[in-house]
Amino acid sequence: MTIAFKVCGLTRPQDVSAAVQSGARYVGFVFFPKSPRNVTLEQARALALAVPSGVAKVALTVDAEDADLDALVAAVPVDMVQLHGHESPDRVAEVRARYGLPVMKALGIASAADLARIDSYAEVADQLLIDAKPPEGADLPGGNGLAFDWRLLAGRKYWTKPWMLAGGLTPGNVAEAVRLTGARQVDVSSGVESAPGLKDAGRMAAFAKALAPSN
Ligand SMILES: O=C(O)c1ccccc1NCC(=O)[C@H](O)[C@H](O)COP(=O)(O)O
Repeated sequence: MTIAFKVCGLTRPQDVSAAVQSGARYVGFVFFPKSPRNVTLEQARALALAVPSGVAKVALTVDAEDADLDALVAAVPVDMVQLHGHESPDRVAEVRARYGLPVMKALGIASAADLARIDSYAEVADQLLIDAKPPEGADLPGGNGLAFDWRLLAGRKYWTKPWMLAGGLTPGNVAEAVRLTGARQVDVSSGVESAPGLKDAGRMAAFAKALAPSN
């Protein structure tokens, strides 16, 4: 079975090119000023224009206002919006309707109790991103390189929408994460970086190799 993957937090043209070369089906751009992976609209536009068709360009935002999303969508040719803050199901539906773009809602998991709210998002989002919950007081709501206990997903009935597994995935652990959770899509950021915001071509290739069916 082929496992699709997304490389999130790309900031440089050479990283976009290496991500595409490694076989990424999605590339993510972070619009969150506090992040070391933050890109301006101008940077993101240039990066997005270099992405070939067939690879989805995902705009990651955190509790963004309409005005910011309006500017983003007008400037950057994106294929999907990832909502990575505290957006409610109603807000997910609103963003989806306003821009006519598919929306992926990120949901942080730390314990079994966190799984309960996912169903209400599955009703309104196009995809779900099941990520580790950020630690208390963390500067970033995602991209912290932390995994959650994948056994929480083992053997469970999944949601009605496609979903991606995220959080602390690396070339060394992604095969085990997929085996335990049954994920068919995964998302990675820190685990393929040489430093925050700088992707590493070798690590992206190793990540793809770890997901290859023959591996
Ligand atoms: O990556 C960031 O800097 C970031 C900032 C604000 C919100 C979310 C952010 N990243 C979220 C992602 O999509 C990551 O790929 C996902 O959380 C997994 O990250 P990692 O554990 O570093 O692989």
